[in-house]
Amino acid sequence: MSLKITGVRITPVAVQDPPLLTAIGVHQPYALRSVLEVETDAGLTGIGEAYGDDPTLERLHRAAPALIGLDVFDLNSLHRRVVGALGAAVPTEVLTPLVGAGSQGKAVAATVAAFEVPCLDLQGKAVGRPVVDLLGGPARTEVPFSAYLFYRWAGHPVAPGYPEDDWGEALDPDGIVAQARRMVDRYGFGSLKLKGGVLPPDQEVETVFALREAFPGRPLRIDPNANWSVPVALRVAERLSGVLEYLEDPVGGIPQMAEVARATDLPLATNMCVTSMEELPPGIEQGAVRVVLSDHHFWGGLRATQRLAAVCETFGLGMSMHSNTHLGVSLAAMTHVAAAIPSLTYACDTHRPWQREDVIAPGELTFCDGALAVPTGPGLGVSLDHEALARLHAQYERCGVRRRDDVAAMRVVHPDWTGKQPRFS
Ligand SMILES: O=C([O-])C(=O)C[C@H](O)[C@@H](O)C(=O)[O-]
Ligand SMILES: [Mg+2]
Repeated sequence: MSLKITGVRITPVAVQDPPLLTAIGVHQPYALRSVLEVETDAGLTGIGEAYGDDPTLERLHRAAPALIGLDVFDLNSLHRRVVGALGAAVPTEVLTPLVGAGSQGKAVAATVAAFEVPCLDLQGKAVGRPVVDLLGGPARTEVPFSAYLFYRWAGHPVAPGYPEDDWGEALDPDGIVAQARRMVDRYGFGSLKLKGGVLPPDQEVETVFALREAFPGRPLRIDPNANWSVPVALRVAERLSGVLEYLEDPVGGIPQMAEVARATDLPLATNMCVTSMEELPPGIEQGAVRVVLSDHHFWGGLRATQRLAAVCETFGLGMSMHSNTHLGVSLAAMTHVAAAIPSLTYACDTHRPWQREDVIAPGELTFCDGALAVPTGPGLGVSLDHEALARLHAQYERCGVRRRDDVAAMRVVHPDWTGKQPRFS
């Protein structure tokens, strides 16, 4: 059966995003994604999802024409064609510094990933099997996710008239415990991750203690996104030793992470200092991390994520999964690859509970006891809601946001804000 690419549609969308506070600022009122539809001569269409900021769109549009005529089973050629189309002058800008530094390798990996997922969706649709089967079959039939807790404001000061959600403000331990309670009651999450680097570190430690008291026995994590100096990280690590399952990116850079790692028994995890194949050897040699947070969007796709898993297993590293704001197509892809990796034993991150809008059909991918059942339909096993896609594309056209910029969003409230890291030293 012929299954050659005849067309690629890339549709940027904007989804409402709450005012979640981060190490460098605050989320803008809209988060950007792009939805990929890859058409074939067999009449089948494969779907995928990527970031929707301008540099990502430029890379996707550069690569797309080179994919016409590609057999969707020929993923090695996909890689070659993307490398050729992007050329040496590829824009290397990353979505946000919160996912580490950009490089040419990462720009290529992210672009390959964006097109690999629709190709796998197409392969699955063609043979009538779910993507997880194309990746070697399920090591588990359900994938656990963690509650992703954020300090946050109730509403966006930047956008008058913007529809507030009903989560309210969370700026202290009680607020975060209440947020966690709601996440646990509604979705059944087992593990709890606090996005830190926002308040003075000792206040964040108090929040972790409050979570431990309110949810005894549940795995806890905190992620200050490299907003602490080494001395601050060491002090916090001492206070939280035995309390966390892992400490995520307390400081920035492989040497600094290694310095902290040498002085604590807490496992350090990262989605900032080891985010590409080039960064694995120095990260491993220097002992910077014990857990790598994979993310197929920037590690090069679902098969590259499996290669990462093999390296992690070889060197005795654990594996977890990172997420940025995403929609259901990405969530489906994450779920398939997480299910296919036996060593991915930590609950995966997801921002999904914060999203009120989506491009997949309502009711698809529902958390039950903190986990998602691996879709069993052909391909990714989720379908696009084309009306929602058109509505969210119109929102993209209207909203004017074209890049993620937490620093600029924070400046609306604090005009002198720089977002410079580390903020706590
Ligand atoms: O684990 C992480 O570092 C992230 O998920 C980074 C993200 O950018 C997250 O902090 C966010 O979206 O605000
Ligand atoms: Mg992180």
